[in-house]
Amino acid sequence: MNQSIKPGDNPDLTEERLSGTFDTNSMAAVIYGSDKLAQRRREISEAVSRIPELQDSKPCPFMTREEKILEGSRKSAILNRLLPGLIDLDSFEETVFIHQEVIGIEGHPLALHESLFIPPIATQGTDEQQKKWLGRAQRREIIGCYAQTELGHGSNLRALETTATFDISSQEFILNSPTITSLKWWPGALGKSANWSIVIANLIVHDKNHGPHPFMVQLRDEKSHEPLPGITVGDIGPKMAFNGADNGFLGFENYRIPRENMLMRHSKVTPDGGYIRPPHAKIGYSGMVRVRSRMAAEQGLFLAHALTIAVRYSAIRRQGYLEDRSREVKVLDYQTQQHRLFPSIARAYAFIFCGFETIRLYDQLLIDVQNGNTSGMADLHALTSGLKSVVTHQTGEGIEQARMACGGHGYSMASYISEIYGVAIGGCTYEGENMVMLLQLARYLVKSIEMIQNGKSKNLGPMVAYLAANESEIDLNLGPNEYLKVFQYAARSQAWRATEKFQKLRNSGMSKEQAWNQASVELTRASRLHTRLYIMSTFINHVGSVVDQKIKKVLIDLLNVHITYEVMDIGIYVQGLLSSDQMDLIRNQLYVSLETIRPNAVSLVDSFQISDMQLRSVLGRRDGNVYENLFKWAKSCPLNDKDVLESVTKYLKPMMDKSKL
Ligand SMILES: CCCCC/C=C\C/C=C\C/C=C\C/C=C\C/C=C\CC/C=C/C(=O)SCCNC(=O)CCNC(=O)[C@H](O)C(C)(C)COP(=O)(O)OP(=O)(O)OC[C@H]1O[C@@H](n2cnc3c(N)ncnc32)[C@H](O)[C@@H]1OP(=O)(O)O
Ligand SMILES: Cc1cc2nc3c(=O)[nH]c(=O)nc-3n(C[C@H](O)[C@H](O)[C@H](O)COP(=O)(O)OP(=O)(O)OC[C@H]3O[C@@H](n4cnc5c(N)ncnc54)[C@H](O)[C@@H]3O)c2cc1C
Repeated sequence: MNQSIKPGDNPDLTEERLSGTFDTNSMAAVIYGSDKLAQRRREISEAVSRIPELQDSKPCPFMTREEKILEGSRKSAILNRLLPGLIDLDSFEETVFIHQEVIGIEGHPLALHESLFIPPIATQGTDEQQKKWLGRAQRREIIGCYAQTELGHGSNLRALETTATFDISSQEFILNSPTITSLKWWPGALGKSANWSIVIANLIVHDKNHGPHPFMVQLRDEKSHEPLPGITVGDIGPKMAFNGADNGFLGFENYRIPRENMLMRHSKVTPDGGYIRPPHAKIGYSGMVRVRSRMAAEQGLFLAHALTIAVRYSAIRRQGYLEDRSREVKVLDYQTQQHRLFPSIARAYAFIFCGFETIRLYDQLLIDVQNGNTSGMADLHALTSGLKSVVTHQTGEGIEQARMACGGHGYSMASYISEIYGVAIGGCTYEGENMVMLLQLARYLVKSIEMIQNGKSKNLGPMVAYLAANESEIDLNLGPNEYLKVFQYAARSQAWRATEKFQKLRNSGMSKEQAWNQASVELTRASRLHTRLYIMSTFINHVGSVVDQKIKKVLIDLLNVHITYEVMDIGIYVQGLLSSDQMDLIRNQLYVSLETIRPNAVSLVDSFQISDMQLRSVLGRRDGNVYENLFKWAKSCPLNDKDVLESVTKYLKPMMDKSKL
C-alpha cells in the first residue's frame, strides 16, 4: 500500500495512491539499500518536524543571500547541539540527510566540512595527524573546507600555482600565491565560515617541484575569526544557485605552517628534506574520487526531488479533455507528459542504484589502499569520472523537463524546481568538468582496446570485456539482456570508431595531443555510451536481486521504460544492428511500458519519501492541496506586505501624474 495516504488530501492524489500496486515503505528500503536506512530517514524527518527551532523562518525564495547564510548557520549550530539525540553520528548518510532535511539544498557553512574536509584528514593523514585534528573537526570545534581550484586553473591540476616550499631551517612550509591566477577560487565555506582548510599546493623541496599535495592550513584566528596575517580571504559573490554557501577566494603571502601540517600518510617530507613518494602517483586525488563516487546517488536524489514535484502536480492538475468532455483530464494521462516524466523516474532509480554501488566500491578501494593495494584505483577513477558526467547531465535534463511539465507554475519559485536545477547542474562542473572527466574515461577505453589489439583480451576487466565481443544479430523478444546487448553493440562500435580515429591521426604523423584533441568528440561519445551501458546493466542486476515479488514486478515495469527509452535514444548508434521493423517494435514497447507504469507513477515518487520540509515546494506537497497554498504563498511574498510600494509613490505615480497634464 501507499503509506502517504492521509485524510484531507486532494482526492486526485488519493486516487493515484490507491491505484498503486506495492508498499511504498518496502520500495523505499530497496531505493536506499536497506530497510534500516529508509526507516531512519522517516524517523529523522518525523523528529525534525517536531522541533520548532529547526523549521524554516520563511520560504527560501523570499530570503536574501545574507539571510540564507545566517539561517544555514543558525540551524547548523542548533543541529550540532541536537545531533547526538537525533542521528547515529557515525553514519555519513544520516548526517547528510538531516542537514538536507533541515537546511535544504542551497548549501550551508558545514556542507563541505563533512564531505571534503574530514575525509582527507581521515584517509590521508597519519595516525598522529588524525589524533590532532579529526576529533576537533568531528566535534565541530573547527570548520573546514577544501581549497584546490584556483582563479586560473581548476581542471588542469598540474598547472596549479600555489606553492608550499619546505624551509629546513625552521621545519616549516612557506605558502605563497605568486600570481593573481594562483588565488584559490570557489571552495565552499571558505568565504566567511571556515577557519581551517585542506589546501592543495605544489610541494617544493630543495627547489624540486613534486606536484600538488594536501596541507592542513589554519586560515582564521580561532577566537576572533579574523584572517591570520599572510592570508587574504573572502566570498566570491552570488552564484547561479547554492547561494546559502559562501564559496571563497584565498591568497597566501609567505604564510608559514609546521612540517607536520602536510598530510603524510602516503607522501612524506622528512625533517632533512627527503621526499618519500606515495604508493600511487594519484593517491592525493582520492578525495575527489570519493566525492565523485557519491554523486550518482546525490544527483539521483536531486532528480527524485524534481520528479516528486512534477508527478504529484501532474496528478492534481487538470487541463483539457480526452474522451470524457464533462471533466478535464489529469495532465498525467497525456502520453506526452508520461514520455516527459516516466523515463526520468526510471533514471532516478537507476542513478541511485549505481550510486550505492560506487559508494560500496569506493569503501572497498579505501580498505585495499590502506592495505597497500592501489591496483583498483584506475578502474574506479574511470568509472566514477564517466558516471558523474553522464548522471549530472541527464539529471539536469530531467529536472528541466520536470519544470516544463508543470507549465507556468513550474516557472514560479513556488515549485522550487529552478533551485533544484541550479544546484544539481553545479555537478556538471564541480568535482571535474564533465567533458574533462569523459576524456579521462576515454583514456581507459582506448587503453582497453589497445590491449585487445595486442592480443591481451583476457587481461580486460569485467567492465570492458564487452569491447572484445562480436555481436551482429539481436533477437528482441527476449527481454532486458537482449537490450543490454544492443547497448553493448553501440558502446563497443563507438569506442572502436573513436580509438581508430585517434590511431589513424597518430599514424598520419600527428602528435599524440593533437590526435587526441581531434578525436575528442568521438571519444566523449564513446565514454557516454560506455557509462550508459554500465547504468543499464547495474539497473538490470539490481532488479534481478530484489526478493519481494510485488516490488520486483513494478521495478521490471520501470526497467522496461528505461531500456526501451534508452535504446530509442541511441538509435543512431544501432542502425547497423537493428532493422527499422525492430526499431518500430521497441518504440511500441516503450509506449506500452508508459501505460503499464502509469497507475504506479505517484507511488514510485512517493517511495523516495522526501518530506514536505525537504522538498520545499508548494506544487509538490504530499497532500496535493496546491491551489490554496499557492495563493497563501503568493500573499506571504514580502512584496505584498504593503499595497503601495515606494517604487510607485517615488517614480510611477509622479510619471503617471505628469503624463496626465
Ligand atoms: C548516499 C546517499 C547520499 C545522499 C545525499 C543526499 C543528498 C545530498 C544532499 C545534499 C547535497 C547537497 C549538495 C551536494 C553536496 C556537495 C556539493 C557541493 C559542492 C561541491 C564541492 C566541490 C568541490 C570541488 O569541485 S573540489 C575540486 C575538484 N577538482 C577536480 O575535480 C579537478 C579535475 N581534474 C583532475 O582530477 C585532474 O586534473 C585530471 C583531469 C584527472 C588530470 O590529472 P593529471 O594529473 O593531469 O593526470 P593525467 O595526465 O590526465 O593522467 C595521468 C594518469 O593518471 C590517471 N588518473 C588521474 N586521476 C586519477 C585518479 N583520481 N585515480 C587514479 N588514476 C588517476 C589518469 O587516468 C592517467 O592514467 P593513464 O596514464 O593510465 O591514462
Ligand atoms: C558550485 C561549485 C562548487 C565548487 N566547490 C569547490 C570546492 O569546494 N573546492 C574547490 O577546490 N573547487 C570547487 N569548485 C571548482 C570546480 O572544481 C572547478 O570549477 C571545476 O573543476 C572546473 O574547473 P574550471 O572552473 O577551471 O573549468 P575549466 O577547466 O576552465 O573549463 C572551461 C572549459 O574548458 C574545457 N576544458 C578544460 N580542460 C579541457 C581539456 N583538457 N580538454 C577538453 N576541454 C577542456 C571544459 O570542458 C570547459 O568547457 C566548485 C565549483 C562549483 C561550480
